[in-house]
Amino acid sequence: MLQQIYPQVPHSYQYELNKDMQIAAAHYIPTVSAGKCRQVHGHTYFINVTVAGNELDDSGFLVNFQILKKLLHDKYDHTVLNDHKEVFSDEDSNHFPTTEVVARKMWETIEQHLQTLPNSPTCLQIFVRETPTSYCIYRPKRDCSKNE
Ligand SMILES: Nc1nc2c(c(=O)[nH]1)N=C([C@H](O)[C@H](O)COP(=O)(O)OP(=O)(O)OP(=O)(O)O)CN2
Ligand SMILES: [Zn+2]
Repeated sequence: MLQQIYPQVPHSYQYELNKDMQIAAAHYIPTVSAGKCRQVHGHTYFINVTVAGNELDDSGFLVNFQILKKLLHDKYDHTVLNDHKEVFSDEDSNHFPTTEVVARKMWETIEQHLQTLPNSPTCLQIFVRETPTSYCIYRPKRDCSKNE
């Protein structure tokens, strides 16, 4: 499963890395319109993080794969996503732990870290598979003035 090929992001960066990880987590979507998904239930999320850039760091890394895993897997594995109140909210649909929002929040976490790195990599895409039949991709809006 973790050897899946993911949808590609067209870009002109010289380096692109991808990190896969699995996160076992529970969640619920706190609205009647979510139907059965309003009940607490669990998934094994399959996550793929795509990072790109033109410069490597002193270790020859674009970004350390282990840091990417730490930022997402170590934070969310075997937790209830809704319990992360600093990330998700039961009050505002833009912050419910839907596949779409999970992907966006993960992108924000990764990109925030990447912006602290001197070699300036960037996160092009976060792929989140929630079930065998459901996945979402979050990509930031592109700044056409940048050399991407
Ligand atoms: N756009 C979204 N739709 C749904 C989300 C979501 O996050 N974004 N989430 C759910 C549920 O949480 C559920 O976990 C996933 O739903 P679904 O794909 O329907 O899962 P099934 O395993 O039942 O899918 P089948 O293909 O019917 O087996 C619902 N919708
Ligand atoms: Zn679900």
